[in-house]
Amino acid sequence: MHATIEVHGLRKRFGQTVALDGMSFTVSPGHVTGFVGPNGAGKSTTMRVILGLDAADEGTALVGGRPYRSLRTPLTHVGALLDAAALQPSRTARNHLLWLAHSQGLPAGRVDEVLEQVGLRSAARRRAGGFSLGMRQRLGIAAALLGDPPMLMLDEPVNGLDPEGIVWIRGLLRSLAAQGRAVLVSSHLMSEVEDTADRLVVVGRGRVVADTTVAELIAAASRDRVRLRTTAREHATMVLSQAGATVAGADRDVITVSGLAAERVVAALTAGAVPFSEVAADRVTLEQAYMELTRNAVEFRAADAEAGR
Ligand SMILES: Nc1ncnc2c1ncn2[C@@H]1O[C@H](COP(=O)(O)OP(=O)(O)OP(=O)(O)O)[C@@H](O)[C@H]1O
Repeated sequence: MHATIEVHGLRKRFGQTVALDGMSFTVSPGHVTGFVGPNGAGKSTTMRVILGLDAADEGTALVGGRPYRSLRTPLTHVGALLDAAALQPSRTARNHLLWLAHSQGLPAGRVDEVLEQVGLRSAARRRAGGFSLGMRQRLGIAAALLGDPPMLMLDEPVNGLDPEGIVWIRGLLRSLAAQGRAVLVSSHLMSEVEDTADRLVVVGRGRVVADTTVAELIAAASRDRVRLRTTAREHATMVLSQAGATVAGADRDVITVSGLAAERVVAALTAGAVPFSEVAADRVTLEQAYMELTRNAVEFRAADAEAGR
């Protein structure tokens, strides 16, 4: 079975709300794919559709080439963490996992292995109802790992983890991908996935707005933006505008030029005899690139909220 998650043309409405509006992407084996977008962008709904928990109005979702619902032992194909609070509070952590293992024909020994792997061995016989959010996340991850699946989907797994837990989960996700698994991890914060994910699927308003790598996203956002220092700001602005660039003032004698490659900026200023120094490509941060990409989605929601919709 090939370990690829494929989503194609998913559409889903909840009443008047369009949750998915043509969502399409692929999660490949051997990579951590970050699934990022603002609140309400459709990340959880997409994961629920992939797992057969919600039905899409249109489109297809396949895991290893098959619909999730057709799998006889799904935990051995896809491990998922959706809602860490969804467990039986009176059960101990170990019994929760034993019950899951039993339902999939998995040996009890596997339960102890995953409890060890997520750092819950000493809490194995405690009731899950008394667990902190971070411990529940670890238990949810243990459940996802139980069937040793080639595909993993984790919805906001960093939620509730302390700094040590965050470092731990980043290492875990990277090692799972290095073993050849396909790993999809969602967050509404770019900062939570940028150090872990090598691929990014950025979503807004129910569809993909960028399917890229971290490096490509930064490069695309900073393309043709140049910062330079000049003592003749007005003259520089006039010359560069005539050459087709858009000029913005950054500081007293620093300007940001967009829409013109750096060589052409230099050529235009030289031809116009404008004094300048310190020409540099303006590197945006990943967070800025992400904000830029998803701005429309956020504005849309803010406008909706103001209109009382
Ligand atoms: N069961 C439901 N009933 C009604 N609307 C829903 C339901 N589930 C999701 N929605 C709506 O669908 C849209 C997409 O929600 P979804 O939870 O998939 O987004 P998300 O990207 O996971 O956001 P978050 O980061 O807040 O979890 C939102 O407008 C949400 O309110």
